[in-house]
Amino acid sequence: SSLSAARLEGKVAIITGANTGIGKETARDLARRGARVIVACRDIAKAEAAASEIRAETGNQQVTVRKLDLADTKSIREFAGKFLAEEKELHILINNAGVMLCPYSKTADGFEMHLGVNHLGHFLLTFLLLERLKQSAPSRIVNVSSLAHHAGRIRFHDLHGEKRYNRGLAYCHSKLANVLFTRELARRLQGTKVTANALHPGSVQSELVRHSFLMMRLWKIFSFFLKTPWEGAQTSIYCAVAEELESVTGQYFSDCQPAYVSPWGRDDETAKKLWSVSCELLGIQWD
Ligand SMILES: NC(=O)c1ccc[n+]([C@@H]2O[C@H](COP(=O)([O-])OP(=O)(O)OC[C@H]3O[C@@H](n4cnc5c(N)ncnc54)[C@H](O)[C@@H]3O)[C@@H](O)[C@H]2O)c1
Repeated sequence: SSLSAARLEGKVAIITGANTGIGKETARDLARRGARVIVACRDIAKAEAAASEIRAETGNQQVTVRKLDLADTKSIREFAGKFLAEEKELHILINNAGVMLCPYSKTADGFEMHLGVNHLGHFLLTFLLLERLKQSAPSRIVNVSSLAHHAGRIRFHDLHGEKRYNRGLAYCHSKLANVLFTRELARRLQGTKVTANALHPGSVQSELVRHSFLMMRLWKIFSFFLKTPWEGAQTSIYCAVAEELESVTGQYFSDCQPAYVSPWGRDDETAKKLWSVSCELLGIQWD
């Protein structure tokens, strides 16, 4: 297929949370295709180990690690500032990092952890890098969401779960936010050569469920039925690389095919409101 042949020499890609799981396999694939890959991670030591493994295996020396903690807007700004100073171009941004089932906690800026890392952190990162994506167009933004978005709602009256908190639902809400962000972003990028798509990677063996003893057990027992991280990375790779998606935007994929989005994920009014509320929370003006 066109995907297996596609090469990325001269292309620059950022992948968040690429030291483990789906992100690491995505980084490995893009490196194999010749891209310059920035592994954007919280844990530098783990990320260096992953990057050196990928460099050794693919022979691509252009795989570098940069510190990024999505639970801290200061770290996000520092990451973006350094990147923009060092790199002239950015062709692929894969917003992959994520947390799930966290006990109630807040980011450095006081955002509920799932919303803060999975949505607001990536929202700010994308905002800071968008000019460079436009200058390097054609370019792509890929947001790793989840089937779990179907159970999500945007609870504007209690965004940070202060009145009611359920860690499973908090994850679902943040993944719905990924879908709505993608939708509104794609709408705003109409007429540019920057696309934005979201996806569900499948149910994948990984440590995403690390905060729940029960889920860790279930994931182990049913691991035979789960995708391997490599299989789980295929839809991210498809969205980032496939030639036939060059001008496809605002879509949601699963198993490398368009997939069903929940009614809440197709609501333009909610998407717009989430956009302005996110800007307010982050203290940015993005219009
Ligand atoms: N595994 C699944 O079954 C599944 C299903 C649907 C969606 N997803 C999504 O796929 C994506 C990748 O998950 P995975 O399964 O590879 O899990 P994983 O836990 O292996 O990877 C998540 C990555 O995000 C990073 N991360 C977490 N908090 C961060 C922070 N504050 N700053 C920077 N990085 C941070 C982690 O360090 C890790 O590298 C997530 O967005 C997840 O929601 C996974």
